Amino acid sequence: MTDAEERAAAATDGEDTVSTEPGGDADPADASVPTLAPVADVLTDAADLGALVHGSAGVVVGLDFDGTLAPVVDDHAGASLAPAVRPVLRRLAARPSVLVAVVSGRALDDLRGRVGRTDEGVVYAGNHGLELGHGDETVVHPDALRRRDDVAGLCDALGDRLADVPGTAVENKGITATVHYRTAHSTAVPGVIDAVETAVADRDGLRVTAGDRIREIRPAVDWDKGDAMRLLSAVAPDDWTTVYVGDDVTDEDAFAAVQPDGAGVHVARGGSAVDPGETAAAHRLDGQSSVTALLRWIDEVAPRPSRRVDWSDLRPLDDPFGPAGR
Ligand SMILES: O=P(O)(O)OC[C@H]1O[C@H](O[C@H]2O[C@H](CO)[C@@H](O)[C@H](O)[C@H]2O)[C@H](O)[C@@H](O)[C@@H]1O
Repeated sequence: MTDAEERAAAATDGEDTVSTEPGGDADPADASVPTLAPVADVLTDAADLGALVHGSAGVVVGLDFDGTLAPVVDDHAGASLAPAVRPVLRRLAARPSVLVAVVSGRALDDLRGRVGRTDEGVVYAGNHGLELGHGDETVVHPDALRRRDDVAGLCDALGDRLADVPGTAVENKGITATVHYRTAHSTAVPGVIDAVETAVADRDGLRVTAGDRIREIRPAVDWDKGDAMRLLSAVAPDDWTTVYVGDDVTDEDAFAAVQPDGAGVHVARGGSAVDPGETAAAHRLDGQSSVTALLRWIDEVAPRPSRRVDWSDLRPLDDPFGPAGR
């Protein structure tokens, strides 16, 4: 979808319901929401989320990638941003009252490449927040960097070990790695998981975590998507709120981090590792195909800024991991 088509779609979506500019010159404490129609059928407790966003001076929007911005596919290398998402993401990122954060288990460079053109209003958190990027700047958790060679060695060893197991793949992400088994035969899966756990058990400073048809090898560093979201919420002005949208196990850390002051939105999916009934998120979206509607709605509901925020100066990102990372 082109930018022009996207603008037309957004206008059509909102024309029956939005009669005032959200925020505008109005008192930000006025939490009445102009419209629920675009998300009423796909999002639980939409009125609460709308009131939170509309009643704040601005919003940090944290977005997971796989299963949220991109549909899940069998081949991890083939995942791509849903076409309709790109223009609304760009529009949100250009809003002075919105900071977009793309937060993923993917490596930062991979993530940047898949999201496309970067903007001043977009922060990237790759490798579960161990790599942070804004503009041309990148900062990596120093303790994680120290494990890079160990991760590479494990990728080689597991690549050899699983070479004859159809449907498996080893994704080396630099400071972390993913072992995929989405298309492996179900009888092979326990052996794959055991191979990963056994290989990591022999190495200090690494740990195994679970995800959607994957096991991940991560440095034993106390830092996850929740820490990344806490950091970004702290960067924003005090009168802003934070919304985080995600579908997988690792997104639960981010939901816990942003709530209760902000809000989590769990994206439901059949076969997901997180059941909609089990998520910590306060809101549930009915599926990845509704993410575009959610983002368009946030764009409508988000306040017009009372002041401009200069994202070119995200000073806390100069030293995000602090002394603990030394
Ligand atoms: O935090 P995310 O952005 O959700 O990234 C988590 C992992 O995503 C990728 O794997 C997942 O998506 C693949 C493509 O749809 C799918 O084939 C796989 O089964 C999913 O687990 C990525 O390849 C991993 O490295 C990320 O950690």
